[in-house]
Amino acid sequence: MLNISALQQYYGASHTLWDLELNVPAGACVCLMGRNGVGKTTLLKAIMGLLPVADGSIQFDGVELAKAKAESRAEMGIGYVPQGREIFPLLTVEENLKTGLRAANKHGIKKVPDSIFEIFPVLKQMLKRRGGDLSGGQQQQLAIGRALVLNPRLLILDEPTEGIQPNIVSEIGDVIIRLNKSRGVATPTPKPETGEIHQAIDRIHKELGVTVLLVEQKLPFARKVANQFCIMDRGRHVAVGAMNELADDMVKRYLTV
Ligand SMILES: Nc1ncnc2c1ncn2[C@@H]1O[C@H](COP(=O)(O)OP(=O)(O)OP(=O)(O)O)[C@@H](O)[C@H]1O
Repeated sequence: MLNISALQQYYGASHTLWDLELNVPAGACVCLMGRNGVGKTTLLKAIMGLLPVADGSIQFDGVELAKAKAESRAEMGIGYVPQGREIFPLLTVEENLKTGLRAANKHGIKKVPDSIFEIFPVLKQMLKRRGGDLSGGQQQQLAIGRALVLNPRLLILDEPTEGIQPNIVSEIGDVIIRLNKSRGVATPTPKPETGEIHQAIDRIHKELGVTVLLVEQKLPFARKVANQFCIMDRGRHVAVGAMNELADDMVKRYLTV
């Protein structure tokens, strides 16, 4: 489905992507892995046409994208959720979702598909709420929901749970649980928002049949949801394979901080 070969990218004089190869077969969920600063976001932006590439090929279903306009991706069925959930904070949830309809219109999609609300019920409950008033996790659900509006065949996600802090929630939760326990009161454990997002991505891949390319640093989730991995190091792909072949020595060498 997506085939990248010999890709070279520069930020000014700084050579960032070197001879990069990546294949995402239809139906797969591929996890792009690597330490901070190795070029994962740069690669996703290059795929989306948000950064110029110096050389190489990015083919989607055999069509060359490397020099095509950024808008062509949505029309071809590629959805993208950038790092940092770029939703419109002053627009309502409904209005945010409808911004995704512009590209979808060309495919005859006139209304937000119900499948989005099945995956993210909270968006239905909060249709009239302003995007900026949602929690971090809910904003991420909105960002993914908006990308799904155009019924993409390939969904690209850049660190979907980054900055959504289950730790803070659960740390506060832990204190409350311990306090309550000491008083003999049971407390329901707060549900981490990251878990909901991980679950939703798994459903999008498995139930909606969307091919997924994602950057994910959380190894347990990457192992669970993805069936293939591509590890990058200093702008190059250094290891690819089936997720069940991701060995501990690779994790130690390329992923452990
Ligand atoms: N706009 C830019 N101009 C110049 N250099 C940049 C720019 N954006 C990123 N870089 C550099 O390019 C390299 C790759 O960055 P990139 O953000 O793609 O890495 P990453 O693997 O996605 O890291 P992270 O996990 O921290 O997001 C880094 O050395 C970074 O400093």
